[in-house]
Amino acid sequence: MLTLESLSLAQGNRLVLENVDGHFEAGTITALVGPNGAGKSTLVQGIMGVLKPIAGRVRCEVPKARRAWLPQQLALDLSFPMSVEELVMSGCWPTHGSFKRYGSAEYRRGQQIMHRLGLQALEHRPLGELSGGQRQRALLGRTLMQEAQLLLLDEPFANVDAATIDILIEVLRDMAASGVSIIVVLHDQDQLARLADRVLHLDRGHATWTTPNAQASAAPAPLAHRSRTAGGSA
Ligand SMILES: Nc1ncnc2c1ncn2[C@@H]1O[C@H](COP(=O)(O)OP(=O)(O)OP(=O)(O)O)[C@@H](O)[C@H]1O
Repeated sequence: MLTLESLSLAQGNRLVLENVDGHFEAGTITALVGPNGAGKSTLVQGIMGVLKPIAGRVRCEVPKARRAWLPQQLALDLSFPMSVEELVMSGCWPTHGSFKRYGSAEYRRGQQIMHRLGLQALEHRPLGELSGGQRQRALLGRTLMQEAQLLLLDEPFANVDAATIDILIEVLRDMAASGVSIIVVLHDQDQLARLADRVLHLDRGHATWTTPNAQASAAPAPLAHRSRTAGGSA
């Protein structure tokens, strides 16, 4: 579904990742881990094609309309005047176009998705008035509407309450079970153990493939201390 071939990525003139190889199968959840500044967001940008490789390449079989990306919350500007329902329905845009009216089957699917994510009571609420966790649920709702086959999430559980994390993990596991390939940047060992099938560990420019169990025995504490300041990297 997605292959990285000797991929090297830079930010400005700083080499961030060198010679990364990997294969991401349909139906698997891969956690991207590593200390602050290791290049997790940089790799996500490289996979999504917003950052061009300085060497190697990203080969992706998933059409652009079926790739979805949830950037870090800090990188999101949700002041755009849009309701929860409008955001969820906008998941149709890549295949349907943004100007055509939605059909009744699409509206029904949107309603089912909002119900699944516990968003029904919030459907007319503007995005700017949502809490962090409500916003993450709405954004995940849009990717469900899009029927994404490849989903990248950058720290989706930051500032999200435990009940919402449970819902998000359940929905992500169901998406993987239906064949979606998911890549998720994580810092928390417990979330990693609950969610990931495989782990790509980034450190000092290099990438190592490992398993959630190996991570747990190597690092029982949180994987990295959160020390981000506003205006983060994604
Ligand atoms: N737009 C940018 N311009 C210049 N350097 C950047 C830019 N974005 C990131 N960097 C640098 O690239 C390196 C990798 O950053 P990146 O954000 O990918 O790390 P990360 O692993 O996602 O970190 P964190 O855990 O803090 O989110 C860091 O040294 C960072 O300072």
